Amino acid sequence: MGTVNEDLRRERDKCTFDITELTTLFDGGKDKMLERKEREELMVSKREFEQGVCEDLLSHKGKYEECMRKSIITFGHIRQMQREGKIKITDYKDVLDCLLGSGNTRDGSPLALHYMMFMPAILSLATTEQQEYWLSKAWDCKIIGSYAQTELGHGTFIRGLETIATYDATTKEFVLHSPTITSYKWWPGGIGHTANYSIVVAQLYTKGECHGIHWFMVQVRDEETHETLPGIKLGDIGPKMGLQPVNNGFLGFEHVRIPRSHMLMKHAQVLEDGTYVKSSNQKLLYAAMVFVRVLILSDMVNHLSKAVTIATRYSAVRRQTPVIKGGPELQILDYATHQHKLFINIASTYAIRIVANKQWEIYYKVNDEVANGNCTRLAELHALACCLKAVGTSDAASGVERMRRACGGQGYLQSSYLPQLGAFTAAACTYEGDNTVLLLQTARFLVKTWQQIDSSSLTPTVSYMKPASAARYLDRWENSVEGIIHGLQVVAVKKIAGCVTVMEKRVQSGMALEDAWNMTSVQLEAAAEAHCRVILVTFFFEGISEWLAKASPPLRHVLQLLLELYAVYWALEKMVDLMKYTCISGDDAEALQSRYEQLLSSLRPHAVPLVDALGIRDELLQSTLGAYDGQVYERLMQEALKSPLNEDRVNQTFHKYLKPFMKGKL
Ligand SMILES: CCC/C=C/C(=O)SCCNC(=O)CCNC(=O)[C@H](O)C(C)(C)COP(=O)([O-])OP(=O)([O-])OC[C@H]1O[C@@H](n2cnc3c(N)ncnc32)[C@H](O)[C@@H]1OP(=O)([O-])[O-]
Ligand SMILES: Cc1cc2nc3c(=O)[nH]c(=O)nc-3n(C[C@H](O)[C@H](O)[C@H](O)COP(=O)(O)OP(=O)(O)OC[C@H]3O[C@@H](n4cnc5c(N)ncnc54)[C@H](O)[C@@H]3O)c2cc1C
Repeated sequence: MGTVNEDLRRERDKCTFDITELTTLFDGGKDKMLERKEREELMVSKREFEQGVCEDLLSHKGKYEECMRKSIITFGHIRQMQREGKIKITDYKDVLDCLLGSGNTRDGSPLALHYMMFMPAILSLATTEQQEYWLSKAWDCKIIGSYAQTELGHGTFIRGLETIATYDATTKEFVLHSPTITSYKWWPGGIGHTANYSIVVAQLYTKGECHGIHWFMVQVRDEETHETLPGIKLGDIGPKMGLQPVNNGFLGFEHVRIPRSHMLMKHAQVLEDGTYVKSSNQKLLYAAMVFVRVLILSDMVNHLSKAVTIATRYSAVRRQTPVIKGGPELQILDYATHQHKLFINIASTYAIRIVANKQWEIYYKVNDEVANGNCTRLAELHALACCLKAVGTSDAASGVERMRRACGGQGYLQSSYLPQLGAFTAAACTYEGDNTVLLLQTARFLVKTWQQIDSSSLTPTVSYMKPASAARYLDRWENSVEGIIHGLQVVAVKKIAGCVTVMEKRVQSGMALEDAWNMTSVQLEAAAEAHCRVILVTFFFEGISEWLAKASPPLRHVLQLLLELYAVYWALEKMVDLMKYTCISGDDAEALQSRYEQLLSSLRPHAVPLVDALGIRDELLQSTLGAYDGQVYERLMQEALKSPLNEDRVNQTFHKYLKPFMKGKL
């Protein structure tokens, strides 16, 4: 739009560190940063990118169609890079980073599930031969896939899914059937009108016996005409809170036959004669879900980065109320309450990026071990992925909502892009496992760990539990990042131990273990969250320490402030627990509060540079409030004028309804 808003310019003039240096760290190195920039440049320079209408103004159907058009540009680009050998299926995480970070639609893509779930599920669940066949087609987008697990009747309790796959040894086929309305698949992304294949989760029956849920490749539409195949019933499930173009749909089967080779048989097999060969470890069947939960944490960085960029830049431009009578109105960024809303979310963005990267490292390490037959850390990885998905999406969703409110009324406008970010993060709290349910999975692991603490060695992410339960840990408190980590560790351990004691008492008093678990589950959920807070602050601390070793002194100072703010914020948030379980005193707590307020002031001059360093281009930010030049008022007016309601000076409803009503004729 041209000139940069004066207030924003001043913020940038005061910057004390090299923004590119921080972007480089955030992106994971110079090469990765340049790669991202090059990719984005190519993407936005496509002429087709700029054409088209504003998605926000379209109908449900219109959004789908426009986003399909735009998605083909993004996905065509990814396919081109793959054909040129620039990205490989072995770097699948990079493919997804590229896709998630640089999407050009406002509200999601009908093709997202193809990359985010269909291909990962093939990678996790298909044999080498099956992968060779299906992946090459999927990778080249010769086929487009969905992932159909959830049913109308069951989302969480997947062992209760009702879709049936019965093996017929005479024809060497599976027969898929949806026996009830509740057995209809409900929610799969892209299944409505986009995908022609889907991975379907169904109860496997062979030789008259049920072997539980298994994964099948099913063709649902003709590859040429895209007509639904016989016996398949599918459609879109209608408008949602957000993610309209994702094309979530329903899917049912009437005795649909698929070849035996279409069962994904990496872990369990059905032989030609119908003999069932069990997986060496039944939990490996759930592998695809672990991958996607790990991926979701990375995705939260994209959404939160956008939200904090929008809100921080807007807060530098927006002025409201003079603090001294007759004086200038203050930039809202100067209000401490406003800094309290913003800065923790800027810190969270950096924290989640670092933690997500660390989680990927653990994921790949454990996966390598599993591939070599060592499943020792599988339970730990599952527990880690569950709690980080739950707490990461929940922090991102509340962070985005806080950023929306930080922008006052303008944040409620679709043109700000904050409502869409809110819908993305809200959905993530539910999909791939509802957050409560996932925290209870982590709690299950923590309880078991606690019960075996004296008899077995602890895996790395819970190794703090032993020292944190020792008496010497309890009688010291230190107001430092390390001190806060120790305190949070004690809280987590005490909470887990407390849950175990309460459950044991309930069982001793005659309650069934399942009922005792259910009755204690509010505490169990909180214990899992407390454990996750330990992981988040610890990983952030370790990751920032690595960054500090590479950073120049001015940047080092800002990174230290960011880490400390994150730790102190969570210590204050969890003060009741710290007071209950550690020896923190009232004076320590007051000193922490005072330090927090100092940290807000110290970070104030760095706020705009810290979000600039996230490196989001205007074309991808797509916000009237967050553009780099800060010309918010011009953009808001420009977008308002595009409203279709402004096409007529007098809307037809005036003559039809309003005038007769005002004249008392209606
Ligand atoms: C882009 C995104 C779009 C969205 C897509 C979707 O939403 S798609 C739809 C996404 N839908 C969902 O995400 C649905 C959410 N629901 C679920 O994932 C499952 O129903 C469940 C995990 C909640 C319970 O399952 P259950 O009743 O079968 O299990 P149980 O509790 O009886 O525990 C049995 C044992 O298995 C262990 N274990 C479990 N999972 C894993 C794992 N992944 N790995 C390793 N281990 C795992 C567990 O720890 C326990 O071990 P223990 O203690 O015996 O040694
Ligand atoms: C935008 C979006 C996209 C999706 N995409 C897909 C997709 O592509 N493919 C697919 O298969 N699915 C998809 N889903 C479905 C998603 O995975 C499920 O919605 C999710 O797993 C939760 O299941 P549910 O909706 O049946 O909720 P329910 O399981 O009915 O949960 C309802 C409430 O009950 C609580 N609850 C349930 N069980 C327990 C328990 N054991 N203990 C304590 N509390 C419990 C939950 O915490 C929750 O608050 C998508 C969902 C959304 C919103």
